[in-house]
Amino acid sequence: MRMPQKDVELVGLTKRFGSSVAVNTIDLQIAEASYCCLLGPSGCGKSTTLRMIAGHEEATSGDILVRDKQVTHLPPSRRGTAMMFQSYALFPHLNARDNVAFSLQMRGVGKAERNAKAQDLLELVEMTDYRDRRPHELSGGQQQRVALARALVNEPSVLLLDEPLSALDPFLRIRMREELKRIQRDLGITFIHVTHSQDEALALGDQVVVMQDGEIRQSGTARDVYETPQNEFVARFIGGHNILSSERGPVSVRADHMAIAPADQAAPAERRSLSGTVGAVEYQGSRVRITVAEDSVTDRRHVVELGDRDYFAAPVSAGAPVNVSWMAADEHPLKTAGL
Ligand SMILES: Nc1ncnc2c1ncn2[C@@H]1O[C@H](COP(=O)(O)OP(=O)(O)OP(=O)(O)O)[C@@H](O)[C@H]1O
Repeated sequence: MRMPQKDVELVGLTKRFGSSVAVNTIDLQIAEASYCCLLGPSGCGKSTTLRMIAGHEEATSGDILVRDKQVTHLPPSRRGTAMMFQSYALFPHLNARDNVAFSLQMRGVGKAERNAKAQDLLELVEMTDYRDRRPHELSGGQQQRVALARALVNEPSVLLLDEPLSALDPFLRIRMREELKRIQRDLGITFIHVTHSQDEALALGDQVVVMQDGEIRQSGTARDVYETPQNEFVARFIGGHNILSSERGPVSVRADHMAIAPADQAAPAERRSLSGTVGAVEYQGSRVRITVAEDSVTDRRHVVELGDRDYFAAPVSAGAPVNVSWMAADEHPLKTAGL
């Protein structure tokens, strides 16, 4: 049986800027032909990690391997990686096709061959009809498709994308998100996508890597990270979880695994519960999000998410005293060490 291959491996990778540590001794393996999302708040080191893989930033120490080849000190063009930038940086005086073909021309590839290649890639990103247009004649989303085709022209093993969807409006962002996933699957190469959006990472990532303060806090499938956050930071950052105290230490419980009832209705004995006061009720269409301030602890708020039908069957309103309850089996212990 063939062993699963790694497309990228980071070993003890570190980046210091003067005395500050942007990326601190991270180890990471990314499986072949996978979609990996680096997720974390601003300043956590995700862009620096991506730039080190690309070769646009020199690692202070540690190793970067692409398909088992040591690339840590190679120039960007010899790593088998390509980067798609946040600002699409297309050449304004070239049309879409020539933008895509540009680096082939620099490498001395003949006109017929480079045009054919550019044409194939424009087809992949569904931009053939726009091949003669220059960047200023294209929308932001279309420019981005051209930039994607251009990044793919040298057939990288790994495509690196730094916040590729952040400049798009919400509707286009979701469309382009689906396109990125389709293209990654069609090409069968690895995409590493930096984002600060939890939704984006969960929607796209075969592997989701959550970073904080230059370190990896958790890496796993989207479902693993969402269902079993390992520590308080991941549970809070990924969203949709409450942090509760238990005799075992801190635990997380998903907001949609909590129930709510008026304070005069005791919770069933098999459920754990706390009493509180409803702060806000937000109607979100298919779901309703209820914030509850815990009575016995100042400034501790919890969130209960109900399906709209469940909520409207027994609505509660702001200011109401309530019981919030959950099953012990839905508690996930959190590690606190190192945080
Ligand atoms: N060229 C630089 N010189 C000095 N410090 C830098 C440099 N580039 C990044 N840093 C610092 O390194 C840390 C990590 O930055 P990085 O850009 O990797 O974070 P990020 O998670 O990508 O954030 P964002 O989402 O805001 O882009 C930050 O504290 C940042 O200020």
